[in-house]
Amino acid sequence: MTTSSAPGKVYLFGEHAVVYGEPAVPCAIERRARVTVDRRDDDLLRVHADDLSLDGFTVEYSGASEGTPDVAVSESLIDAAMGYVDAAVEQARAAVAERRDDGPDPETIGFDITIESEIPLGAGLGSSAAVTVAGIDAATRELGVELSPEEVADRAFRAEYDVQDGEASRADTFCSAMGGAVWVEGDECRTIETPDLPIVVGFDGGAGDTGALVAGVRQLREEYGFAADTVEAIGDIVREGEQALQSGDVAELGRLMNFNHGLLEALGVSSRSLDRMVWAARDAGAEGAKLTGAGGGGCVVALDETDETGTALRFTPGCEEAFRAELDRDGVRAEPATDGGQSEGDA
Ligand SMILES: Nc1ncnc2c1ncn2[C@@H]1O[C@H](COP(=O)(O)OP(=O)(O)O)[C@@H](O)[C@H]1O
Ligand SMILES: C[C@@](O)(CCOP(=O)(O)O)CC(=O)O
Ligand SMILES: [Mg+2]
Repeated sequence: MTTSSAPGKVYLFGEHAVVYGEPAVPCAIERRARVTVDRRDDDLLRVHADDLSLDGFTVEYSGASEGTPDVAVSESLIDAAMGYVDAAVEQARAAVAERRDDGPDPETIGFDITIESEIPLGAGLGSSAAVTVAGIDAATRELGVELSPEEVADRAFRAEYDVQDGEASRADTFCSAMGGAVWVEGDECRTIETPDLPIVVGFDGGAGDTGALVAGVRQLREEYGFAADTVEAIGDIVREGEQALQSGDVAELGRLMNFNHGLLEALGVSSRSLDRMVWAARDAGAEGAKLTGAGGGGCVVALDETDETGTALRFTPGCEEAFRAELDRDGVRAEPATDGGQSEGDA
């Protein structure tokens, strides 16, 4: 039995535009997904994902090869929910096959998989990347293969790319695998040194559909030259922010985040509750605030050394939760094995 964990993230700058080769700076935060993988004697896949609640129901899913999941929901919904886990297993098997020419074909090895996550789903904190990264790391190690964090990042990107029908950048998966703050621009990915940042997150309890939101921006960008210019202008903000990041100039970072939110709003990926939380943070004295991730609902990120923003957010209608998020310098890591909440005979 092997357990790995990987962090979620916030975007200081650059989401959406990063899909078109502009730079972005996601930062890993101390909220993690843990994935426990246990090799089976057969080729079946069984997934326990207790945190996976979709529109009010919770799914306990027995893997693709085992047939029907034990909930009465449409198969397409289950596919959408479990896509990242299936894709992570596929990438892990491929990575092991690439390293080995002896032993059983990895395609014929099944797993019991348990996912425990502190990262809300579809809220812009990169739960999909954290689950995919931790899943690939745990499944490869379970089969005796150690991948570098960079290799895990690359495999996890391929998984997200497949699940999101080609609408994905390397940003979330690289950040989750490496930890800390990272710079991602097309295929160029590197970690960057940053001082600790006073990150505050507000969560409206909702979620956005990453694939649909990315597709919406793509369409706008194709339809209007000024939407394409807006995407490029987001890239300019990120380039402008590099200096402020290195020097830890929080006031300048905040100004640039405010600008970035305005452009994301123009691209149609904000929402009333995200805007409300952004304004509540600004009114409370935050240096800056913006939505994080795909948008549509979910989380905003603000910078504030004081507790004012957190307090104001907690009193903002539509804000379900506000918390300070420490930068997580660790990326994917092995965890001591637990039974992942599964007991004997549960599988
Ligand atoms: N705890 C979890 N258990 C199982 N799958 C998860 C879990 N957390 C996230 N996922 C997968 O990630 C998807 C959400 O990813 P996405 O829409 O990209 O939002 P985000 O990455 O911002 O959280 C879920 O629909 C599910 O497929
Ligand atoms: C919108 C996008 O830039 C970030 C999506 O982040 P999240 O899945 O909402 O956490 C898409 C991507 O980079 O793959
Ligand atoms: Mg995601």
